[in-house]
Amino acid sequence: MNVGIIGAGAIGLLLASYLSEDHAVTLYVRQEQEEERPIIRDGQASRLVRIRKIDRLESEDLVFVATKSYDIKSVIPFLKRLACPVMFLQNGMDHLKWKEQLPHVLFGIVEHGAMRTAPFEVQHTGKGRIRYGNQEVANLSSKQLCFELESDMEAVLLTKLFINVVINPVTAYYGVENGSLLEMPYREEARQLFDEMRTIFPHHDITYSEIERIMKNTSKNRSSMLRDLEYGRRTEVEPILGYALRQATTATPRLSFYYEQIKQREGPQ
Ligand SMILES: NC(=O)C1=CN([C@@H]2O[C@H](COP(=O)(O)OP(=O)(O)OC[C@H]3O[C@@H](n4cnc5c(N)ncnc54)[C@H](OP(=O)(O)O)[C@@H]3O)[C@@H](O)[C@H]2O)C=CC1
Ligand SMILES: CC(C)(CO)C(=O)C(=O)O
Repeated sequence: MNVGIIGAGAIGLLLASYLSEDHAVTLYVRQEQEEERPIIRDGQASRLVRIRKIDRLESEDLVFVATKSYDIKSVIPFLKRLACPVMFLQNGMDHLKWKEQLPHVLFGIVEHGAMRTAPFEVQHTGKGRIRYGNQEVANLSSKQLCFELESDMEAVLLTKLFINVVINPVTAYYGVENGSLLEMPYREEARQLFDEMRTIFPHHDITYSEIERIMKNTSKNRSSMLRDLEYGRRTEVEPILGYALRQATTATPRLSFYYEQIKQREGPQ
């Protein structure tokens, strides 16, 4: 297949490095750049990947959007020119709205952890799956990168929203690793956020122990929101907490508190 990936950040590089083993990959970046080069993943060079500036985006068999949620709007004009399927990979829920504007949209949830360590270099920090819907893409999975088709992708996205709403702001505000939320006093804070999420989405099928399992499995992780604050970057608080707050019809004081706090502390927009 011909695969396009927009964004040479952590997730874009991770996908490019694995997918280049079986597919012809083009990585679309912001800068003027035209070359063929490997991606360095955990110190090992991948097969060659084409690098192109985003304004040269053209139809591929599949295009992934691997920017942060708040940067999607900068790529929409280029995506509108395409006739091929486009898969969004962001955390949060704000990006669901883009499906109204594009003909052929899929959504994916990345369970891997990745960190860009230098231009075109990435560390694969946690292994998982990429769960996606709303339509099957044949021949995407390989031995090292597993894609799983989901029948109810909106439910999968909402479960990920619960996880990010409960874990990210508390870890970011207190500067602690995910595993700390299993202990007091953070456990109480996290639990309150979960309870407020339940009032907003009362019909969503999720238990607190599912979220505790993620806290255990990622206990040594510093959440993406915490890392964004530590590096003085903009966070994804808007598509995560902001989205949840916009759905609320009753008071959700803990969600509002964390939303305000993260907004005050995050880097420039
Ligand atoms: N990293 C992780 O472990 C995980 C991340 N995710 C989600 O995946 C998404 C991407 O995260 P991540 O890879 O960490 O983010 P990064 O910030 O590492 O990468 C985003 C990349 O998008 C690029 N970009 C932004 N706008 C454009 C544009 N107009 N054209 C081309 N490239 C553009 C940025 O370019 P530039 O470098 O020039 O700024 C940057 O390289 C987020 O929504 C995140 O929540 C989900 C699960 C795990
Ligand atoms: C699952 C979790 C909380 C892992 O750190 C995550 O998705 C994030 O940090 O954004």
